[in-house]
Amino acid sequence: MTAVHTDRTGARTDQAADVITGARERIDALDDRIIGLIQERMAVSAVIQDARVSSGGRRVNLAREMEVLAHYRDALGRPGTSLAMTMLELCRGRI
Ligand SMILES: C=C(O[C@@H]1C=C(C(=O)O)C=C[C@H]1O)C(=O)O
Repeated sequence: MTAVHTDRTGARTDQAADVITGARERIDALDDRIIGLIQERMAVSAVIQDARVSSGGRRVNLAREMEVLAHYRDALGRPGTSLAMTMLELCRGRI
């Protein structure tokens, strides 16, 4: 690869391109696992919501959602809150 060439990785050397390609494969595998875990979480959350609604309760429980948001914020900082809000929307729909 010449000094000015950039491929899909944006790297300027073959060595950097190899590092990036390998690391991207790991990221793709991690994303597959994360998506699988989110889908599993959605299914478990649905069990809880269905049980509550069937019992005459409400689908959403805001006190519990505050705990979930705090858990993510404590672990990941402020962006963790945004991530948790998106995940809650995936699990119980929009409110
Ligand atoms: C799963 C629940 O029901 C809803 C979904 C939640 C979730 O996906 O984490 C949290 C609170 C509720 O709004 C629960 O009450 O635990």
